[in-house]
Amino acid sequence: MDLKQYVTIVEDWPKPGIRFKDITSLMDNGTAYKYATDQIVEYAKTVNAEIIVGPEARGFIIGCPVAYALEIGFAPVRKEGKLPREVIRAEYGLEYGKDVLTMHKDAIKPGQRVLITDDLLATGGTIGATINLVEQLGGVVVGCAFLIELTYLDGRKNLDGYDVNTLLKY
Ligand SMILES: O=P(O)(O)OC[C@H]1O[C@H](OP(=O)(O)OP(=O)(O)O)[C@H](O)[C@@H]1O
Ligand SMILES: Nc1ncnc2[nH]cnc12
Repeated sequence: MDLKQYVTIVEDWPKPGIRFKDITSLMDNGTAYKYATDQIVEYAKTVNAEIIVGPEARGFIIGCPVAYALEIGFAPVRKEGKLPREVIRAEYGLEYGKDVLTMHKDAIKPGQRVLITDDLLATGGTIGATINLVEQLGGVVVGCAFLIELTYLDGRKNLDGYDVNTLLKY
């Protein structure tokens, strides 16, 4: 299945010069969404993931159906001020901004095999911070799975040493 035909490119959004990859047009199509999810599920099996971790908001869209299919847990990574209990934090940079990500202190058990999911790898800032959070809690990052990789931004360099799996490259 050619998944690229379901991704909409939006020019100059949210800022001039950004070519935004809109995945809502892929999610709208049940067959395409399931196909993409199934491929990430197969990858998750190869790395023996015990829990999925995904950053808000689009990391939830990718990660939650994978966790459901594998009958394993999903731990959310959220922007600061959103999680109600004690958190750990990590700062990061975006293709178009800067922010802080947090995770509940008890979200991951030490030694737990974690698969990180997100819709898109750009600079790798979001996933770098997510890896930092998982490792602060003693989790083992066994892989990072994305629907889309922007190869021109070299996000993989920030994830050196980690197993990275992407379905669509731009
Ligand atoms: O590799 P990076 O340069 O870090 O960029 C990729 C991240 O940017 C987007 O999220 P965004 O922060 O825009 O939040 P959203 O998912 O809530 O829209 C996207 O969903 C990734 O998480
Ligand atoms: N070009 C882009 N399209 C969609 N999401 C993004 N997140 C960071 N860069 C992005």
